[in-house]
Amino acid sequence: MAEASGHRPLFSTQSASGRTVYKLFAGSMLVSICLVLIYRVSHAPEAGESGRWAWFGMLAAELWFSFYWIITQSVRWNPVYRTTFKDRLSQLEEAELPCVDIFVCTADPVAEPPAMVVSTVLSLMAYDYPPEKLSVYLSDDSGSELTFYAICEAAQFAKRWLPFCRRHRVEPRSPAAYFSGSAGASDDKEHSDMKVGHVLFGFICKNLKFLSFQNLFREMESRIDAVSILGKVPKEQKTHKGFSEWTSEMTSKNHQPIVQILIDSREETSVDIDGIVLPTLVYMAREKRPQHHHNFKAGAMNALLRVSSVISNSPIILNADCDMYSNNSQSIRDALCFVMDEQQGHDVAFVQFPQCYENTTKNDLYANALKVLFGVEFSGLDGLGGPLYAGTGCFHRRNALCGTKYTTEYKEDWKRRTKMENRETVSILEDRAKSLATCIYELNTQWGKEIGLAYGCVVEDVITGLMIQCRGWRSVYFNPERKGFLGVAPTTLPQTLVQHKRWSEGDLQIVLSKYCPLFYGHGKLKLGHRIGYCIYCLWAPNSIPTLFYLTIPSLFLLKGVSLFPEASSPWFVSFAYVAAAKNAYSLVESLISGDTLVGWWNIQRMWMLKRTTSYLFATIDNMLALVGASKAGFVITAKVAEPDDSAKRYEREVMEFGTTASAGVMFVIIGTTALINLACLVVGLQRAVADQAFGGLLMQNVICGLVVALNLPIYEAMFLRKDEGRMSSSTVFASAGLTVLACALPVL
Ligand SMILES: O=c1ccn([C@@H]2O[C@H](COP(=O)(O)OP(=O)(O)O[C@H]3O[C@H](CO)[C@@H](O)[C@H](O)[C@H]3O)[C@@H](O)[C@H]2O)c(=O)[nH]1
Ligand SMILES: [Mn+2]
Repeated sequence: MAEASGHRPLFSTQSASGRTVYKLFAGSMLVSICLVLIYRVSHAPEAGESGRWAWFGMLAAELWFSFYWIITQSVRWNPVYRTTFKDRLSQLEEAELPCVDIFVCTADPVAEPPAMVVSTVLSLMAYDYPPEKLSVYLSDDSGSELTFYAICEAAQFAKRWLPFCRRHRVEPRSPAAYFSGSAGASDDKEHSDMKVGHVLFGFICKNLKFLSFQNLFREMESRIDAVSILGKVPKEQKTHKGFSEWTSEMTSKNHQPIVQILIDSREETSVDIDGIVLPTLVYMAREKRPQHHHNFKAGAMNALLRVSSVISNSPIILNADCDMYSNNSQSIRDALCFVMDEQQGHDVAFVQFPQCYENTTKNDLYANALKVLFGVEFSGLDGLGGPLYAGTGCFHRRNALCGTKYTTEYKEDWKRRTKMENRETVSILEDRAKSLATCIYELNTQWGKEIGLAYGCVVEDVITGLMIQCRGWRSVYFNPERKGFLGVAPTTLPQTLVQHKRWSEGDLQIVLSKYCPLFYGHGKLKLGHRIGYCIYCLWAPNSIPTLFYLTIPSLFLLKGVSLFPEASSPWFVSFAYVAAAKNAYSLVESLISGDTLVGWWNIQRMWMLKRTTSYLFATIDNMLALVGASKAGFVITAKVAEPDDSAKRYEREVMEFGTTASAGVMFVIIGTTALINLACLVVGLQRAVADQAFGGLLMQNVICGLVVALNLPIYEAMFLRKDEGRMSSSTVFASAGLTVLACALPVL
């Protein structure tokens, strides 16, 4: 229809197939869930009978799980998938394409090695997009001269890297990723139609070029690493005037604002070795003072928004974390297809790409890949009004991010900002930008409230996305075959647990604040959309019913008290159906999304571990925060594998517990639940064999058995392993002590 009217859409939307079958399945689940609840209510033990309080506890847990299952249906009702038509975009004059600003955040040169940051920055500078329209901004929250040194190196290397990428159509355009292993595989199809001899000649030439280029890159990398190891930049390497900003008194938490324009694409000398203009490149370290709270990444992003507004002020902003490089040189064009579509693009505030990781293991040991979340759930949210803003791999409309409300009259004037129009000198621009990156600039303003990213929440991304959508905008989820961005996932158990604590804590914080999606979004977002948000916002409270379900049925098995219907009772069928169908469906969904069978099993284990530790602590911290006794902080995830053999164990998919103090209590909980179930299973099975009867306690035996099976790597880490990554003996003792206590509790 649109095409008939002369409008050629830049993207299309398809609904998922098989929804009727799914809805029938969900209906059958709902009926069984109701039967389970009816059974619980109608068969409760009488006052004075054993197991009465546990029975009501089970009822409460099952009510919660039922409620939670229902909210997860919102995103499964009508997922949509998007396709872009970039060729139609290219039919526009190149001159008509808008400028794009790219924001990269880094915060710690130890957890986030400058060499990694440099490869990310280079991958973003090398987008297949007119370079004079690109400006890359690096925010360095550590204010470290090591990072500044690295970015100076990047500015030099870009002069060769960008032409190399163009000539050989390199993918991915992160040099580190390109030169590691799979490199060279996907580039350079230009020789394909030449004669064999030519091909061979071309091949040899290309590989020589490849090798010499690789050396060039490795040399740069080792210079950066050497400086990082040294911890300071040697005098003779401080060739850039910007180094004068660093004095001996400066620390990462106490310094003046620094803005350095390393490449100014307006200047004639800012060209690569082919004479083609380079993208603008800016380093920023906003002012930090101990007496001013810096608001973590949200603060950095807001400073970037202001600093960039005086330099390039592009209407489109790409936000990437320093640990996520661009894996697809076409992503800018993809994103523009959504916002520039003449009929459906006006109200699109942001285009979110999935977070994918290059370092997850084959069976995704720590369940970091979140393939179902990005393969199914985000598409479901897209069908409801748009995915969450996930912090990285996201293209924003500047106006929407800066607080503009969407109205039907809103229309972006793309022609207005198609080139950098600024005529000021670099030093004037830098001075002006610095004055916008001070601590006091935001005092008594709407920054962090209505303008820019929101403050006060450790998942600044989710809450900001919600606020944008509540201002009338929509978002779009785009998940192309060739992933737009690839990042670094945590590689040890404590890191994963700490990351998920931050996420679930922040998400729960949103529900408990005035921004609770259900109420705050009322009248602005569809009901399904608001419920969809709650899936993540209510991750944390799952902890308590899960802990209950993991321990109480097993402990009652130990005492020989049944909490489920007899195997011969018709009620048993509804319990069995809910459990089996839920897991079978989750397995299918996981496999379709690209997980392996073992991967699915690992995901189940990680759900269990996250729920009993990260989510529990997130819940407790939120409760403490409500009474004013705690404040959430942002613990940065380390992007470097710990030394020794930890990396090797990760490759072999052996879980890493190690001696991290921060996760000590978490491990005691993990150890205790594992041991309780082991003890209860042994006794339960013994009794069943002795009595020659499974019926009454079958369900409890099965639950206990499955928990033990999920925990096999935990027992190994407690008792069998000798390596550094095993559970420490103090944790094992503490868990064993608590297990004995739990099993001996007289109240049961
Ligand atoms: O004070 C800070 C803390 C962090 N960061 C940056 O924030 C990004 C994300 O930090 P990371 O430790 O990698 O956390 P992740 O859990 O991997 O990040 C996810 O979750 C965060 C919210 O918890 C979002 O901000 C991120 O965009 C999202 O990728 C990194 O680039 C950091 O450099 C800052 O700039 N300043
Ligand atoms: Mn990260």
